[in-house]
Amino acid sequence: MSDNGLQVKLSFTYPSSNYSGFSLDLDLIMPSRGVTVIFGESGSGKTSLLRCIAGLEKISNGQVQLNHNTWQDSSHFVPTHKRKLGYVFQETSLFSHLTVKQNLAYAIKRSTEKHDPKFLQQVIDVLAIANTINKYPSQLSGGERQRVAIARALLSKPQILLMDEPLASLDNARKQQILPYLEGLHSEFKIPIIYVTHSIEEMIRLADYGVILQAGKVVAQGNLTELFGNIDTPLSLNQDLSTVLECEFVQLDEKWNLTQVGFDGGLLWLPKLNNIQNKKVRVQILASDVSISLVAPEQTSVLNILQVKVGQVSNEHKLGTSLLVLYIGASQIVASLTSKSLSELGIQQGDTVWAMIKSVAIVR
Ligand SMILES: Nc1ncnc2c1ncn2[C@@H]1O[C@H](COP(=O)(O)OP(=O)(O)OP(=O)(O)O)[C@@H](O)[C@H]1O
Repeated sequence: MSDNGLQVKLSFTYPSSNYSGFSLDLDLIMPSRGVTVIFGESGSGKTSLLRCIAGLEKISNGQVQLNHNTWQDSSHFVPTHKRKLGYVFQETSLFSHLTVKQNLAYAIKRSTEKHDPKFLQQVIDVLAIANTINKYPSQLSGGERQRVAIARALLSKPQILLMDEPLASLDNARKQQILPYLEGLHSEFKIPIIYVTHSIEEMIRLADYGVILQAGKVVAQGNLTELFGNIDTPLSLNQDLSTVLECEFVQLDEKWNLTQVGFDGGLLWLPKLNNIQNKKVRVQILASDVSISLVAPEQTSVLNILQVKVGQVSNEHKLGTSLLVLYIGASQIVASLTSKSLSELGIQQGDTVWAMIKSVAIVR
């Protein structure tokens, strides 16, 4: 039987004695591989959802099922310690009186599977914690502590890893250090990861699939190109809109220090990048970095110019600014322009225009 991912169909309300009245009401299937990011504003129910999946809260209706194993439905409830899951919290919960080695040994002992020294070494290598092994948690940096906490969760051999804002307590420099390790997790360990965050940056870097929660309900879900290419996605509310594209390495231009990558709609030049030959990369294009020309631009300094078809037009998305969805191949790019330019150029849905992309950033 093939894995069918994590299926969560639930209604849940905090007991009225807690005065919250907050409810979750959702029906979701999350992929059995890769990182699913649950994104939403503070109070949207992200942690509550993880707690329901983990069995730390009992749902009142529905079911939680991982790869055909039912963890909860109307007739039974599997307690948290019998669900094969790893849970990494915002603040680490390492045992302070044990060394890193002893903390890891504790997780190995708890696992029902036979100890595999090769797996232990793989986890230590991927998370780069070899030099912390004989230290106590109080002797580690915040980033090291979180990496050890992730290692400990993995060593219990979970079938799913739940991560609740694991970077929230770290400063930006530490976040930047730890993100590459998190990116490595889904390719090294073939288990689904459910990752809660309210950081767009973390979502863009880590997600293979995204779910957006608002007030306890799912308001959008899909891969990042779908989520970011849709200007109605509530992601756009408080931030600069952008497009995320999955690309492949095409060539290096040593003379001009540039790298060319391709996506299913065309080619893009980026500043020269090392170590991406023959690799997949994910790039981000801010909507404000895309301008429009009605004719093929000539004699311009912009390197990335793509012929596109105008899709949805959102007039006055924000005061004075309008948005366009531009179709190219199977992808779409979002552009923001002043409503004045939109009106003066007379751009309409269905027009063929040229998108001039001023800047393309690599995100992973
Ligand atoms: N134990 C509880 N009892 C009653 N209400 C609760 C409890 N825990 C959370 N809530 C309420 O449920 C709502 C959702 O909280 P939750 O922690 O799931 O949100 P979140 O999206 O994870 O937020 P954040 O990003 O701030 O962590 C909030 O309104 C919160 O006050």
